[in-house]
Amino acid sequence: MDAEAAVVGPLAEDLRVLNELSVVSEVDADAVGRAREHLEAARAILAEKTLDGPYGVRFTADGRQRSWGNAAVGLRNPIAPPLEFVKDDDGTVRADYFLRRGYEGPPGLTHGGISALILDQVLGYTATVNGCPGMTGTLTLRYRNPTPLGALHAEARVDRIEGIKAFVVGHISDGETVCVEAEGVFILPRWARERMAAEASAVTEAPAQD
Ligand SMILES: CCCCCCCCCCCC(=O)SCCNC(=O)CCNC(=O)[C@H](O)C(C)(C)COP(=O)(O)OP(=O)(O)OC[C@H]1O[C@@H](n2cnc3c(N)ncnc32)[C@H](O)[C@@H]1OP(=O)(O)O
Repeated sequence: MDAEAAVVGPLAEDLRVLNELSVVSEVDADAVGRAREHLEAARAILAEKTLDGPYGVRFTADGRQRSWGNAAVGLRNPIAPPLEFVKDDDGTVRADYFLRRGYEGPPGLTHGGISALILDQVLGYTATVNGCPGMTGTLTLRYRNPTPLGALHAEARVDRIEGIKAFVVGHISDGETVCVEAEGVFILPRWARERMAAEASAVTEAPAQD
C-alpha cells in the first residue's frame, strides 16, 4: 500500500465503523451529544481542503488506476464495503467481502439495492479485465434466496462478447447458497468508440518518423 493509501484508507474504515455504530449504538442522549461534538470537530478539519468535483479516476506515477471514490470498491469511500477483486486464469473474477449491519434492508438481511451495487461492479469489472470495458446497459437480477449480512462472496464471468457488448453473468452467495443471480450487458459507449476511432485515424495519418 502506498503512503497516501495508508493515510486515507484507515479514515474510510473508521467511518465504516461509525456508520454501523450510528445504527446499533444504544448509548443515551448525552453520550450521543458528546459523540457529535467530536464528529463536528473532525468534519471541520476534513473540510479545510477539498476537491471541487467528484474523485473520478486518478493514476499513480507508475500508471496504476485509483478509483478511490467508487461506491463499491473505493478505498476512500466509507459506503464501499469495500470489494477487492481476484481474477482467475480463466477470466473469472471473485470477491470475498463483509457487509456490516448498516447494509440492512429486510430485517437482518442485505438490502437488495446493495446486492445490485455489488453485482454491477463485479460484472462491470469482469467485462473490463476480459478486454471489453463498458458502461452498464442492462443489469438483470434474480433474488433467489435471502442474502444475509456478514461474510459474502461474489463472482462473475464473461458469457460472450459481441463487438462492443460484453454479456456477463455472476452471482452472490453466502458460501453455501446462491442468493442473487445477475446478467449484465456492458457496452462501450458511443463517445468512447468515437474517441478511439479518432485516435486510430490520427495515428494512421501521422507522417512517418525516422
Ligand atoms: C469506457 C468505459 C468505462 C468503463 C468503466 C467500467 C466500470 C464498470 C462498473 C460500473 C458500472 C456502472 O455503474 S455504469 C453506470 C450505470 N450505467 C449508465 O449510466 C449507462 C447509461 N447509458 C449509457 O451511457 C448509454 O445508453 C449506453 C453506453 C449503455 C449505450 O449508449 P450508446 O453507446 O450510444 O448505444 P448505441 O450506439 O445506441 O447502441 C450500441 C449497441 O448497444 C445496444 N444497447 C444500447 N443501449 C442498451 C441497453 N441499455 N441495454 C442493452 N443494449 C443496449 C444497442 O441496441 C446497440 O446494439 P447493436 O445494434 O450494436 O447490436
